[in-house]
Amino acid sequence: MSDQWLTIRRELHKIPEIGFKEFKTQQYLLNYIHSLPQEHITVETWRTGIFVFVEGTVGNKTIAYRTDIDGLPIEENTELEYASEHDGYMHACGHDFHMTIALGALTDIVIKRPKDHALFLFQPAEEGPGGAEPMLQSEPMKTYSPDAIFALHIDPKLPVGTVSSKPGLLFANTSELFIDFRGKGGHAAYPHETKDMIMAASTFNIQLQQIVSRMRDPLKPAVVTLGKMQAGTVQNIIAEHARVEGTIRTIHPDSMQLIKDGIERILSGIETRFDCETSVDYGANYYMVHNDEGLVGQFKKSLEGTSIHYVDAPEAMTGEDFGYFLKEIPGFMFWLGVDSPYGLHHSKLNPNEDAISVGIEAVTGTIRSV
Ligand SMILES: CC(=O)N[C@@H](CCC[C@H](N)C(=O)O)C(=O)O
Repeated sequence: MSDQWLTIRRELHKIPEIGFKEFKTQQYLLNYIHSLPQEHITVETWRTGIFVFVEGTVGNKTIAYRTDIDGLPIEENTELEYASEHDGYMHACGHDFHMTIALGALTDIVIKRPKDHALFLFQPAEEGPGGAEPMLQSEPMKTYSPDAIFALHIDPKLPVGTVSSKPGLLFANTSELFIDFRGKGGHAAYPHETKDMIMAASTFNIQLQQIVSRMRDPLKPAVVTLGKMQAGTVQNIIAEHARVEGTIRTIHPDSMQLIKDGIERILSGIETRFDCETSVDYGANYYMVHNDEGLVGQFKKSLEGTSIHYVDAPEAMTGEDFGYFLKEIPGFMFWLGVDSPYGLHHSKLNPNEDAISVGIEAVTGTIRSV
């Protein structure tokens, strides 16, 4: 693989930034995009994102390719020489790969223009609070109005050289979950005079998992995960505040509301039992990723005669705000094998860089053939 893409991937890897704060990342991408021949391209920024339109030689339709550009708030633990330079942040979901592949494909498309127009979307805030929905409503998107759209996501479990997708449902509906518990704290030796918010939040956490095991129809998949819990100030003070943060994943349309109703019923019981106040915020909600059957078929066909191996993907409870694009525009998402022993959102995620050229080939091939 060209050293150029390795360098770009590693430079991007060093500067992860969270949603709508991707200032250095946007500048890095713009510097590269401006170094390309400009005669047939139009570049527009949108918040911390970018649109790049490449005029096709005929231009009967417009094919869009989207990459996400944000990192995650997690301390990197890879010990790589090009590890994150931003303490507490890491490209732990592969968006550094996604961006490099987008730049590689853009370069190929600018140099050897296809007959149809191509639109590259560099989208902020995929991990939250969600850049796809507002980007979809933006003026440039309305102007370019693509006929089809696609995107990829790295998959640490798949070998390099393999891509994977499926028609129909690929990823779940999601909702974030933020809950605060507030009561009367006090001295550790006088629990009877206080309302212990660590006990309130812990009781909630145990009861929460009973929604999926006891209220949800077992034939309708759902996941509720708490990823963060914070409470208290010191070991001998009973905490007056606790906070939990998590995410809900569902497939069937009615399941999300059922789970949210269950959460609110549990919280009402917790308020009575612990004489406290609770407040719940559902943050960002993402629409499921539902792939167009015909376009997945064309994608598979575009890989025939290449060395890229296609396998059918199972549905996953992952979320992706790319689902909002697919709600309005026919398209699909696919997994790109990167063969890492550590998975997505892990502090040791270390995808195999040989997958970058596979990604570029799959993306350019799709733009030229869809
Ligand atoms: C591909 C991937 O890992 N996406 C994220 C999307 C997160 C959405 C939102 N912040 C939430 O947690 O609900 C994922 O965690 O699946």
